[in-house]
Amino acid sequence: MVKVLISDKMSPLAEQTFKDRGVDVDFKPGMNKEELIAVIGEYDGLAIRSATKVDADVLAAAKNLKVIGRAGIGVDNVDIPSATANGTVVMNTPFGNSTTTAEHAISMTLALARQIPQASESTHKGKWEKSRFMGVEVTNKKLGIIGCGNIGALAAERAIGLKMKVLAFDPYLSPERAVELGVKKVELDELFAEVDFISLHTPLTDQTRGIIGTEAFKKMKDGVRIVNCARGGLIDEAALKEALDSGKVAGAALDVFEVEPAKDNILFGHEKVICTPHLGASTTEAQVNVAVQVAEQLSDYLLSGGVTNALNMPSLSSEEAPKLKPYMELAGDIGGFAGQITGSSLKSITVEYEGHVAGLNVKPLTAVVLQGLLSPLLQSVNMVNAPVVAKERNIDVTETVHEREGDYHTLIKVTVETEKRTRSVSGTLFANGAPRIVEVNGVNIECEVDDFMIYAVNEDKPGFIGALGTILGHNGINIANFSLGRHPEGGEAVAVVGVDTEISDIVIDQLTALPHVLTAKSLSF
Ligand SMILES: NC(=O)c1ccc[n+]([C@@H]2O[C@H](COP(=O)([O-])OP(=O)(O)OC[C@H]3O[C@@H](n4cnc5c(N)ncnc54)[C@H](O)[C@@H]3O)[C@@H](O)[C@H]2O)c1
Ligand SMILES: O=C(O)[C@H](O)COP(=O)(O)O
Repeated sequence: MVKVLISDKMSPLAEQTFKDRGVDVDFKPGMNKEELIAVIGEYDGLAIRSATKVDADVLAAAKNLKVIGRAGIGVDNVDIPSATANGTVVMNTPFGNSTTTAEHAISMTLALARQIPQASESTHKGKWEKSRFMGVEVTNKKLGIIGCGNIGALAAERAIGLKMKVLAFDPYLSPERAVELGVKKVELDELFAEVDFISLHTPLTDQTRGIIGTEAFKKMKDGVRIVNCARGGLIDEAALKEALDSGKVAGAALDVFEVEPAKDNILFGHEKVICTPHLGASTTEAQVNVAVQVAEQLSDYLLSGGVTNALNMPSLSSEEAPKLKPYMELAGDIGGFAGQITGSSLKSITVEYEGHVAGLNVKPLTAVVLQGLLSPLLQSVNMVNAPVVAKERNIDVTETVHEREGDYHTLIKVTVETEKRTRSVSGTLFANGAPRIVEVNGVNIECEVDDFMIYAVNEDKPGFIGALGTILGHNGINIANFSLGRHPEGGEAVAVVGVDTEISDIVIDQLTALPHVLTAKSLSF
């Protein structure tokens, strides 16, 4: 039974959903790093929010961890490159809390405009400071949205509903989408110069870290108000304090902080700052959404191979997974075959799909081909990390889907280019779903994929087959399948032999020593 750990506070519906799907689940929120490292090796899946930090140390101990699911959006608490290298899929739930967070950003904007938290605190103290809390209207004010993705767009729509004029800076926002949303797409400097309120909605990346800092403040209007419900680190907090003290910034509403949990922060106690403790996603509705979604996504992956909302792997729906299953085996066999007959370093890999398979989601198949191809060369390659491993080694990977009908109702062909030569291996599925290799280096053959195989290339001269049979017989090796092909007559011939036991180097040496044999290799699957 697969086993999952929930290591952050989460709606009980997550635990229930895992149980309903037949997944063994432990709910242990609040563990420190050492405690997590001590237990993580037991688990196939990990469900988290933002508190658990899944860094390289945790992943090094996560020997069985196949998938991490973030019940929420931001995955900056997960070391994704290390997870990928570990072969662990990382998923999030990109839409489950976006409405809630957009509502929080709008609430913070209004609270900032009317100083509601400060006025509430003062009123609770019996001060009745009616003249102290003079606010501003948001109607007809300009709001600058930085990062107009899911949440930014939802916040923009709501702000437009409040009669604000919305400007958006997002290099990936298309002009058409901007028109559809009713926002003006601008460059960052124009946004800074024009707006009365700024609301941040980008992830924290190398490009966005400190996007609001000393230089940015210089470009803004006096009396600007700033809302951050995205990530701490987008704002340089020391620079913000200076800008608040100088009066350049009239107020800031912060849900997120450079260091969290934020128990101590230079902005705490500042009269122009209102704060919430990373509550953007904290509504009953959002927490139910993300908890159920993450549990479903993790269960799907662990139980049926369905991949939804993964950040380091192509998607594969639960409906597609069973259809792709026989092709996954075929792709792995073809990749493994090509990898084992290829001796020198790879320059490029082309994966072509033809016939029935061409109509399926081929991205995961290409990942499995790469896994099969790279496994003979590298340890710990799987379909999650294989594309990254190929990229790191400057291996060009091309995926081609052909609409044409070929000789087979379905065909996957892998062509591998090395420093020395180009090789190809093609395979198909028989009606019973069994993989068949049907071509090697341009030579048509037809062989099943056995656990142990011999691959031999020889000059097409009489006597080879008898000699090969004799050597195998003398070594007590039983032949299960035998497939031969040649191209052209008298040219290069290929023999692929399925055998019942593993082939030793001694046998391979004997085969290689036969007259006219160019190559003999032992393959295993
Ligand atoms: N406070 C909370 O509790 C809370 C809740 C949910 C999400 N978030 C955070 O909100 C952020 C946005 O979430 P989302 O779901 O809208 O993500 P999203 O991916 O849908 O949108 C992010 C947008 O930022 C844009 N972007 C990226 N780099 C940019 C740059 N350098 N300049 C301008 N724009 C840039 C992207 O093009 C994208 O459109 C995330 O960081 C997420 O973690 C916070
Ligand atoms: O990125 C997110 O989804 C939010 O920051 C929510 O974080 P939380 O799950 O810790 O509330």
